[in-house]
Amino acid sequence: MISLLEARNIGKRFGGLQALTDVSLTINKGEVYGLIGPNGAGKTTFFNVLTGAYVPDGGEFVFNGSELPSGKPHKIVGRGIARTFQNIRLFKELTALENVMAGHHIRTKAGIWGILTQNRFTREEERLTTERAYEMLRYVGIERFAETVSKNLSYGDQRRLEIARALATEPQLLALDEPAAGMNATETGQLKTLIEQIRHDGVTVMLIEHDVKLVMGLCDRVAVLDFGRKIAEDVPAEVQRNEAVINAYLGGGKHAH
Ligand SMILES: Nc1ncnc2c1ncn2[C@@H]1O[C@H](COP(=O)(O)OP(=O)(O)OP(=O)(O)O)[C@@H](O)[C@H]1O
Repeated sequence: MISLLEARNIGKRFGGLQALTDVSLTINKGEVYGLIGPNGAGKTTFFNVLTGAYVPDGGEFVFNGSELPSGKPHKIVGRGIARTFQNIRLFKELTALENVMAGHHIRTKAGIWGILTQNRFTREEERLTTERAYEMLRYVGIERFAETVSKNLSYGDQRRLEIARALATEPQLLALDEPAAGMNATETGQLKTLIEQIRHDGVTVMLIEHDVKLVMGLCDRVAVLDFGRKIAEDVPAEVQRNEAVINAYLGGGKHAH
C-alpha cells in the first residue's frame, strides 16, 4: 500500500478550546477513508487545517512524500487536494457550468491576465475548460442543468455540483464534508455510486459523514474523533464493535447526531 496523505500529530486550538490534539493518520492511495465522531469532535477543523483554511498549532501533513504548506488553500489545491463544504459554498448566481469552470482555472496556464486580454491561446484554453466542465457535469450526472443558475438547483444537485467543481481541480485526494447531509435515501444511494466511481477512477476520497450506514458501506477504513482526539481507526466492521466508539458516538449517546 502506498500512502498518499500522512497527518502527523496535528493540533489546533481556538482560544481555550483544544479542537484537535495530536491527530495522526495515514490515508493510502485509492482508499475511501471515513472520519466520523460526535458533533464538535473536530472533523471539520481537521479538514480546515488540511486544506489550508486554518494553520495548525502543531504537527504537519505529508502529501505524496513532501510536506504541505500550512494556511495556503490555493497552493494545497495545486498540490492535488480538493474539498467540498458542509454548508454548500457555490457561486449561487453563476450557472452550474460557470461554477465548474471556476474550479478548473487553477489548472489552466493563461490565468487571470489571459482571461482579461483574451488572446488566442487563452481562447483555446477557455474552450477546453468549457469542454472539461461539461464533462465533469456529465460525470456527476447533472449535465442537463449546465445553464441553470446554481441557487435554483435542488439540494442534492447542488452537492453534486460542488463535487464536480472540486473534481475540476484534478485532485488526487477529494475531501468531502458531509456530502449526504440533507439528501433523501435515493440521492444518498446515487451519491454512494458516484463516490465509488470516483475511487474507481483513481481519486482517493476522505469523507466526513454522519450517515453511519453510508460510511460503513463505503469506506475501507474509518477513523473516529472524540473531543479532538482519534479514539479509533479500523475497518468498518471493527469500528462498529469498538466499545470506545459505541460509547462516544455509535451508541446514540448524548452527543450523537
Ligand atoms: N473558527 C472557530 N473558532 C472557534 N471555535 C471553533 C472554530 N471552528 C471550530 N470551532 C470549535 O471547535 C470544535 C470542533 O468543531 P468542528 O466543526 O471541527 O467539529 P465537527 O466534528 O466537524 O462537528 P460537526 O459534526 O457538528 O460538524 C467545536 O467545539 C467548535 O465549536
